[in-house]
Amino acid sequence: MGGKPSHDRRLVVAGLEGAGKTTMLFKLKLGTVETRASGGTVIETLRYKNVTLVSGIKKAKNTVAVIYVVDAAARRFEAARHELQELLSGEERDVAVLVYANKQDAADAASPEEVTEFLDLVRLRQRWHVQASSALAGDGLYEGLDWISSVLQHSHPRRPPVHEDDFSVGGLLGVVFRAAGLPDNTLSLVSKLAL
Ligand SMILES: Nc1nc2c(ncn2[C@@H]2O[C@H](COP(=O)(O)OP(=O)(O)OP(=O)(O)O)[C@@H](O)[C@H]2O)c(=O)[nH]1
Ligand SMILES: [Mg+2]
Repeated sequence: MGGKPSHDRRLVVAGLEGAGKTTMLFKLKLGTVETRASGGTVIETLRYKNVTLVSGIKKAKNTVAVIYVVDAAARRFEAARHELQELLSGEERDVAVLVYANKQDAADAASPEEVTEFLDLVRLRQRWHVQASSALAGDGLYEGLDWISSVLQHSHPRRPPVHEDDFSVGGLLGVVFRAAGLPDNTLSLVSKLAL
């Protein structure tokens, strides 16, 4: 449906097959998830106003943040480490890297600390954060976005300051979107949709 506007801000959602990307996008309930095939891969986009979460692409170009979903129970950490390094290779020094240590509801899931170690995150040049999550249950997803929102706030100092009201689930998403360049009246709309 039409081309993307040039001010569109993307958050790339990546992770190995089965990590939980699709489950996460649908759980966020911000809008409609569009699915399309592109060169053998499935691209899913969750668009809200001019912010788009894109899953299924292999490069982090033109993104404000990378959301990297890890299946903490599958223990394919070596492959995940390589994929994340590849994704971040190039000049993407400014992107914020949020790692979801997903499937924490599974009995044998690695802890966020273990995921940090196995993915060798301390070697990244980018800012990173690990969030425990269960995309299936919806746990930890908004907490992760909270971290991204605070990073985007600091990298956009000319944006308006955060109000105390923003620290609700819907409000935090509003902060993400506002920091990503959305108009102010988006906040109430996002709050309604997210709750
Ligand atoms: N127990 C548990 N299962 C999960 C969780 N998140 C996703 N799953 C399951 O893991 C499987 C794969 O999830 P998807 O969301 O399809 O994974 P994906 O990253 O989109 O996978 P691809 O599209 O193949 O790359 C599904 O059976 C999900 O129900 C979670 O937090 N806990
Ligand atoms: Mg998927």
